[in-house]
Amino acid sequence: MRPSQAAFPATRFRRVRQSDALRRLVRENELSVNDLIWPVFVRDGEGQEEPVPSMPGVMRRSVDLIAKAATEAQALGIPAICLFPYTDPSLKTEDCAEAWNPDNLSNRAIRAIKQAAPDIAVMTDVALDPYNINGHDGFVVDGEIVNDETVEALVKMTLAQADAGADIIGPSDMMDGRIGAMRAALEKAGHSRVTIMSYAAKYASAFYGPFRDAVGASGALKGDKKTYQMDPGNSDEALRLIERDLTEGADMVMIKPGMPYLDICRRVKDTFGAPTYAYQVSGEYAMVQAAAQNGWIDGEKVMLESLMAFRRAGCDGVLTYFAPTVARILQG
Ligand SMILES: NCC(=O)CCC(=O)O
Repeated sequence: MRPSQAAFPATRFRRVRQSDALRRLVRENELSVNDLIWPVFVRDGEGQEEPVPSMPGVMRRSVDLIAKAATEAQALGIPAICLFPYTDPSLKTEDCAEAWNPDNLSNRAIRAIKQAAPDIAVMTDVALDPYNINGHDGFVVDGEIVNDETVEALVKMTLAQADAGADIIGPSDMMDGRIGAMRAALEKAGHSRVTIMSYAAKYASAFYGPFRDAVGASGALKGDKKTYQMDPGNSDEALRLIERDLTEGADMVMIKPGMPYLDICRRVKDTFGAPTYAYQVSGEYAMVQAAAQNGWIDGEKVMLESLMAFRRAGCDGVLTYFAPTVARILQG
């Protein structure tokens, strides 16, 4: 597109900005409740709700209260909720067997949500880090994060989640070949309706810090995730990964983190036109909340502006811890 316009004063850009009515009329992008996916943290127990200190306003909730939160999210019109477990350290092992336990925290939460709020889509996380004694997304053998053995475990985890009723499988592990393996296993097991939102372009980012506190993984992680997550300097590689995951059977693709990687979102949407999502991660959320708490920014306005940026960059939706707050504002 090459916009053309007459010279000043025939063209005055301020004409269409002069009133709220005209501004609304020429607005190119809208933020709607339909664009929101709400990531939530699950803990054990009953009637338990505890704040995550590095993410003001975010809670870890027991399964019963997650089901209640999902019911509220459904009433607000939020289309999807995404589960992350805070796993008891005693359940973290080298073989990560808790990851595919049909009765693990996540799988119990899926079932509870499907019963309490059947119309909200339930998204899961597929990676071994919540269950791994060394905090990595894959098995560690002699200091190396091994790929193919990890993919086999991720497939077992995926099937357990699908059996529990998950609507959207969210592989966040960044192993090679996992989307094809998961898709084939889902088809074979009769789960052909289960969708996959691939964390296709996930960067090795410092913006995940508060999340690791929230799921209790900060202390566990030995080393870093640079051998499987992407180098922040790369952009073409993101397109290759997205294409790979789409051709292996991903229904939707995700870029993560969000705001520092809006250029990637735009390239991905323009290149593939596939359903594209960004994850506004914990560090992005924490920065907004911290500055707002200090009175340095207007938190609500910055939140809405940051979410509009994802729409402008071509995203069809965004995973955001702000989801219920935004939904309430959008509902007016
Ligand atoms: N798989 C989820 C993450 O790795 C982190 C998300 C966040 O920082 O919010």
